Amino acid sequence: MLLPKINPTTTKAWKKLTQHFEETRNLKMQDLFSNDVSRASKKVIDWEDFYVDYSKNRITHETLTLLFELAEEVKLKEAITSQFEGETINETEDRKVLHTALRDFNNRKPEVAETLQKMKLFSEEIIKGNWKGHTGKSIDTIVNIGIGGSDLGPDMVVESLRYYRNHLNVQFISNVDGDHVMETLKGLNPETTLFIVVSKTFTTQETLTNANTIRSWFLENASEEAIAKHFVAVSSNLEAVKTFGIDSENSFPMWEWVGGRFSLWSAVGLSICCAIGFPNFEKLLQGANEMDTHFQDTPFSENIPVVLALLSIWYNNFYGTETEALVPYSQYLNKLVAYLQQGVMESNGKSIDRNGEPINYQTGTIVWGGTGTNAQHAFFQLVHQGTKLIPIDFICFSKSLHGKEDHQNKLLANCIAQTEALLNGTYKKEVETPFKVFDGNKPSNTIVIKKLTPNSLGKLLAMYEHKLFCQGILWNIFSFDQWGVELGKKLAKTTLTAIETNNTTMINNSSTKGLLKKVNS
Ligand SMILES: O=P(O)(O)OC[C@H]1O[C@](O)(CO)[C@@H](O)[C@@H]1O
Repeated sequence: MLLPKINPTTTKAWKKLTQHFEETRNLKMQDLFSNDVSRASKKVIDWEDFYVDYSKNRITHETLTLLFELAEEVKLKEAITSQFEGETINETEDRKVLHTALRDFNNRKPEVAETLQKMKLFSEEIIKGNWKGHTGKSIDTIVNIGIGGSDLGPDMVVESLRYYRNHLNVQFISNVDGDHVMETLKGLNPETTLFIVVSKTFTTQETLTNANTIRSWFLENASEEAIAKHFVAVSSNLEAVKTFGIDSENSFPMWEWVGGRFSLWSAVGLSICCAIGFPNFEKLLQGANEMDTHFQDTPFSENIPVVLALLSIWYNNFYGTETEALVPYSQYLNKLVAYLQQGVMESNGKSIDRNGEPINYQTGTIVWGGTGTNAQHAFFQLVHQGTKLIPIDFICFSKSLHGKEDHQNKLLANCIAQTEALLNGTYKKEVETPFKVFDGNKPSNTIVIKKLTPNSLGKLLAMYEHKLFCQGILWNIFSFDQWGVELGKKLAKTTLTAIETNNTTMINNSSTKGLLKKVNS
């Protein structure tokens, strides 16, 4: 079945939610807690090593009931089935959406199994030092060249699982900014470095420019034949890879049915395999697969991604919040926000619905944030006392990896204290000056995970993938295309010609002309 095309605002549940919002908008969470001593235990999902406390939200039992009714009415369950069964739900690109198949251990597609085996062998050879560079030395440095989904996912996972890393130095080059490339190359030894060029299309300007620059830098001291020992590629465009000079032996496939921002589970994760070893990469896939099963099989009331998505709809579409913050209390997760910004905002930043009609309600939330406790000393002032309502996801781990108990206790104390401060504020307390008043009543979810492992990271990432999928279904938009990035790419080509030829006659806009004059002067 293709995706249902139901405008959520025309449903019965939406109308009831609108009325319910009017009736409950002035309720204080502080009172909801005082009036129900068991609130905290009722609004929790305790699943495997995840504990999701969503009690600190501006919701009553009825709010949840109506949100679940909304999910039923827009046929969320059927949509989930369509995705996992490989229906062509990315209609505007005529593609299936099957990143979940990359981590499905029970029904592994032959091409996935074959690619995983190739990734395993390749990464083992590199890690053991058996893969030699052109002068006979082992590889000690891996550089991933890619951008967007071909960079953010692997970079974030390699950083998040730094604790599990081996001796290899793994780096990432993404920006077309030549200073970025030259700074990175400065510290590299071409004899012991291997470059992984990752691009699904193999037409992306940034990636190809960087790959060509690096190729020329490499050839300053090596012959063409040496390329085979220092460059491999991951792409669905194997012809273009060949033209670049990388032969099929050194190419890893990608498939049309995996979107760039959901691709770290594919051969795009090759740098992850090198950094943490293939067995750990498999554990990452396993964790994601466990979340996939939870998402598919669990009733909505206990379903973590579904509940998180519905809460987000409640704030976005009824309270009119524009953003959601994400605050992981783990320095390892310092790249998570940037990664999820692509996932969430490239997917759900849409204003045309699945019927092709303009939308007259809010869609995609703006995702931002930073790691705790640092964020407390940066943007938390605004969250506590500013005029905007900002729902937050707090993420923390019960156990630290290095076992520094004193630090861990302080880290967790800060995380949990923040959720309480946001909830309670100084409600019903005597405060001597208005400047020290905290209204509280600020919503948050707290996601407590036992320990940061490849498995739990896999679950966490899949949780957010499924959350954004549900949001897209509820908003009646197509989450798996990204036409909104094309216009800028096209215009950049004309603008580049104007810069290279120092000729602005083909430029129509007067501001653009002025800017070009300035940069070319
Ligand atoms: O892997 P490619 O084809 O180089 O694309 C990189 C990124 O560019 C985008 O298409 C957006 O410009 C992303 O969706 C994608 O992850």
